[in-house]
Amino acid sequence: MTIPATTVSQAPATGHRAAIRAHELRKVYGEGDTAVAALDGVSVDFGVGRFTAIMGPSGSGKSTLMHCLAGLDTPTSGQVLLGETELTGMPDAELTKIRRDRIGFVFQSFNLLPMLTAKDNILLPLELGSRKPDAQWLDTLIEVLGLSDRLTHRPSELSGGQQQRVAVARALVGRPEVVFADEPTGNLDSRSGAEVLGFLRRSVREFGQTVVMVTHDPLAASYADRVVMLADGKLAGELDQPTPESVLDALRRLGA
Ligand SMILES: Nc1ncnc2c1ncn2[C@@H]1O[C@H](COP(=O)(O)OP(=O)(O)OP(=O)(O)O)[C@@H](O)[C@H]1O
Repeated sequence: MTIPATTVSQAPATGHRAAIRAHELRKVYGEGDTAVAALDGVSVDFGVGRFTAIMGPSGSGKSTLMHCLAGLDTPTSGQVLLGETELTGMPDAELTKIRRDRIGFVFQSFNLLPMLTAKDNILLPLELGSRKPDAQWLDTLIEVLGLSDRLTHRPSELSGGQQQRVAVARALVGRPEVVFADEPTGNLDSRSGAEVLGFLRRSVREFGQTVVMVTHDPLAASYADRVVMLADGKLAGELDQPTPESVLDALRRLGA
C-alpha cells in the first residue's frame, strides 16, 4: 500500500521540518525459514539542519536503514520521503538523478576516483549533473577543509584524512538536502577523524546542512545533535545532545 505523502506525520517529534522521513519501513532479506527482517517497521524523521547519528548493535539494521533512506536499496514495504518526494517505487533512472543532485555521500572507504585530481573529484557530482559550481561556496569549502594546496593532487598522493576531507567537500558542493555519512571515521586516525567530524558538525551549525551518520563509535556520535538507536531492526530509543558517556550507557542497555 502506498500512503500519500500528506498522510505521513507532518510534525516530526523533533519540532524541526523533516529533510527525510521513513514511514513503517520493512526490509526482509531471504525467504521462508531463512528470512531476516533487517528493518521491522521503522518510522523516523531527520530534521532539516540537524546532525543525527544512527547507532545500535552489529546487525541491528543501521546500514540497511541508511541504504533505504538514500535510495541505494529498496525496502520490502513502507515509504521514504525526501522532502515531499517519495523515493519508494521510483524508477531507477530517476533515483540515480536524485542521489546525484539532492543527496551527498561520505563513505568509510572515501570512494574517490583515483585518476582524478582532488578538485575534479570534488566537482564530479556537479559535472555529472551538468551543474555549475557556486564559486564562492566552493572556495569556502576548500578553505574550511584546508584543501587549498592539495587540489591538483590525486587521491594516492593524499593522506587518509585529506582524502576524506575531499570526499566531504564532494558531498557538500551541490548543497544537497541530506548528506549521508557511513562510518566516515572508520579508516582514520583519531586526529583526522575529529577534524572530519568537526567539519560535518560545522556544516550543520554554520551552513544549515542536514547530516545523517551511521557510526559504531560513541565519541563520533557525540558530535551529533541527536542519536537514533536501532536494535533488531526496530527503533530502540533516542538521545538528544549526546555525550560519549550517555551514548555508551544507551548502547550497554541494548547489550551492544
Ligand atoms: N544482503 C543481505 N542478505 C541477507 N541478509 C542481510 C543482507 N544485508 C544485511 N542482512 C542482514 O540484515 C541484518 C541487518 O544488517 P545491517 O548490515 O543493516 O546491520 P548493521 O546494524 O549495519 O550491522 P553492522 O553494525 O555489523 O554493520 C543482519 O542480520 C544482516 O545479517
